[in-house]
Amino acid sequence: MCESRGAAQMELGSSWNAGSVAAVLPAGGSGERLGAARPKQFCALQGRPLVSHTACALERISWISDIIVVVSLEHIETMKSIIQKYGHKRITVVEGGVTRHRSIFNGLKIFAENKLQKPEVVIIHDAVRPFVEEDILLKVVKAAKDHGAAGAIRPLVSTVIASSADGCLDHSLERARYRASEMPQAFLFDIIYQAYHQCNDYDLDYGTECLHLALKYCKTKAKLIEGSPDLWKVTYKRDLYAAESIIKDNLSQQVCIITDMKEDAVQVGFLLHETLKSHIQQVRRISVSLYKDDNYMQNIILGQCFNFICIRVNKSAFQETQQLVDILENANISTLYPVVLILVHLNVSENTSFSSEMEDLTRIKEFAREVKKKNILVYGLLIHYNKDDPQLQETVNSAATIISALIKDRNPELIGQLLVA
Ligand SMILES: Nc1ccn([C@@H]2O[C@H](COP(=O)(O)OP(=O)(O)OP(=O)(O)O)[C@@H](O)[C@H]2O)c(=O)n1
Ligand SMILES: O=C(CO)[C@H](O)[C@H](O)COP(=O)(O)O
Repeated sequence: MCESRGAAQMELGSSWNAGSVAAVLPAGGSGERLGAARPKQFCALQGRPLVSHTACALERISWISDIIVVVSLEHIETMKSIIQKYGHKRITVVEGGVTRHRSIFNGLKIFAENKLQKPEVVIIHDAVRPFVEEDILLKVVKAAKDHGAAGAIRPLVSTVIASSADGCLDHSLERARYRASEMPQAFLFDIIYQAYHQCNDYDLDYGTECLHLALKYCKTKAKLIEGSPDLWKVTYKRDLYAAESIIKDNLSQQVCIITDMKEDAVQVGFLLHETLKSHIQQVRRISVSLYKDDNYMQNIILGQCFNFICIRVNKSAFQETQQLVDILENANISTLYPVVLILVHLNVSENTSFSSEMEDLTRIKEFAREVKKKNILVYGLLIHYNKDDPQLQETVNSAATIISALIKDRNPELIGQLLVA
């Protein structure tokens, strides 16, 4: 389900075989600081558990062979059902421990005990850091190959201070000399496994830094690599809101305008395309007579577009819209994220009665309610169209603003509404 993107095997060198890199995602915590009813890794972002977003980020990288997700005993079944529902591949679920280090150690044991092929390099990445990209993973893996261990770092946001027993300042660290240790980290498997194998209960119960274990027990000095700001860890409730808006922002970067072949629809499609370009990064436009079996449609869906605007003159074009919904459903794209579908009706007649618009509103509401079950959010937009109207561009501007707001908000409460540009 999570598409495999361009592999970076070339950069890793020709000796790099499948099975050389695996990943362990610790997801066995309780999320106390976030304080939700369930551990934060199972909280939904755009309808899908956080752990699934992180798993996808690793899974779409073809040079990572196995992905171990470590969860507490009581969440093993939940994790298995997430794997099934979202079609995850290459994931093995392992039972966690009472601390993060113990969970990671359990994940590594799967390889040491030959239950899965032992990798040369293992990535460790918190399941609650969903925005990890291929470039940083590649950098830590390559550095781990050369240095034995590597990890992403970020500049400190606040100064670190130590307090004395009376609660007063003891000393403060010079901020510019220190860094925040983030994830991902990568290790030669034998080094990190040996480190975990040798470390004591105190390390396992109170330690928070895997790189430190490699240094302490294997004398391996990790290479530190500057990471992007997106590597932060979801820790508090506000982080869930932030993560949700980053996901929405990413989803709203691409839109596809589909028109039928009628002149008015094509013309409005062209104007909207030009106007939307200043709101949305990538706007594509296609004109098709019938949706089904259309190559364009398939290409766009494979391009991971999650927003569609259908412009039609004929109000009763529900059958065609249904065809589009079927294509989206068959391509499984709404399994991963909600898809926004905006049905634009061009009102070309001056004499449309209020009652006929009300009739339309009722139909669109029923339709929207039905397809919401497939994770497709349908909205209606009415444009009064007259190609000679001097106000036409203004109307198109207003339509573009509404469309852009609907796409960016992805508000499920507004489905089925018929807005007027
Ligand atoms: N016994 C544990 C504790 C933590 N983790 C995982 O380690 C990552 C980073 O830990 P943290 O953010 O501290 O998560 P929690 O321990 O769940 O959070 P909190 O400390 O607020 O309870 C998370 O993916 C978490 O699920 C784990 O696998 N096993
Ligand atoms: O900080 C870290 C660097 O190794 C770890 O990534 C980890 O996220 C720490 O988790 P915790 O919040 O449990 O200390």
